[in-house]
Amino acid sequence: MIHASHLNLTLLDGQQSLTVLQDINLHIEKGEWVALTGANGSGKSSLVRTFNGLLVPSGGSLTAAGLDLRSPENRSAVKRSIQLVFQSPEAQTIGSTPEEDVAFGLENRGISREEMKARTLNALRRAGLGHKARAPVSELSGGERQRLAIACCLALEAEMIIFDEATSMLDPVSRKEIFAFSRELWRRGVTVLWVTQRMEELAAAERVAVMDFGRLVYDGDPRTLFYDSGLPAALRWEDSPVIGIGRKMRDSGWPSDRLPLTEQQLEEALCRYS
Ligand SMILES: Nc1ncnc2c1ncn2[C@@H]1O[C@H](COP(=O)(O)OP(=O)(O)OP(=O)(O)O)[C@@H](O)[C@H]1O
Repeated sequence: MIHASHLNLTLLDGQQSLTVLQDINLHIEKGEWVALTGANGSGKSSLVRTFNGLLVPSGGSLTAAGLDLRSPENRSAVKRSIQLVFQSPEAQTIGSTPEEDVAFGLENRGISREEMKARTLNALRRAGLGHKARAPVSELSGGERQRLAIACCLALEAEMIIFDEATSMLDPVSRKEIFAFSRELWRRGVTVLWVTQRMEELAAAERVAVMDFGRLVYDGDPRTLFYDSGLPAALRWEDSPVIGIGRKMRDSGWPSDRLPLTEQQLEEALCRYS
């Protein structure tokens, strides 16, 4: 789905050019669910924006959905099949109702009025917003607005959805709902790239990629990242109490493939032990 080799990105910051991405090698296959993390300013958003053609790489090669993103025509095509859901729910709505907003994305796509309407309502229903199709967007909650952004992706039949810290402005309940929805979409065949700083979301990922100062410094499973890579200490991540307890468990012989990453996993491990 995404194949980045020796990818570089340089942007202009006033008069100066700034190297934002350096020598990135990352391959995401169709059907994967991958988490991307890293400190503020490490280059996560810039990287995902290159993946859907919003930013143009300065060097290296990048293909997305089988298309070479060095060509401008390909970048427009990729913007349809690889969709981004951004952090701010307010920043991504155009229409005054959810129905209008989803339909707007389908305009100029050579789709008949009837099909547009059917696809819009179907996407809103799948995103749990069928009952709010004609409600004013201004009255939607943050979580509902993110669902609306996802409905837009579904209506466009996106092959891949990139969630760029899409739950960071939501309350815990909405955050869990949107996260669970991304997992459901993945089970139904959508490739997902989930940008996050949250431990419980990294723990749930099959694969985690870590950015630091524009470089990809880790690509692997979350347990190895937190227990064996030494990276969290090198990157000065705050140590989670669960990992601290997990290290003691390991020292006393706990199987390394069952070391806890989250409070829930720790609780389960302790219940089994007692
Ligand atoms: N349009 C731009 N022009 C110039 N510099 C930029 C631009 N966009 C991002 N940068 C710079 O590129 C670097 C990486 O920023 P980016 O937003 O990709 O990081 P991030 O990891 O997503 O950060 P955050 O978690 O805060 O969103 C930063 O130093 C940022 O200031």
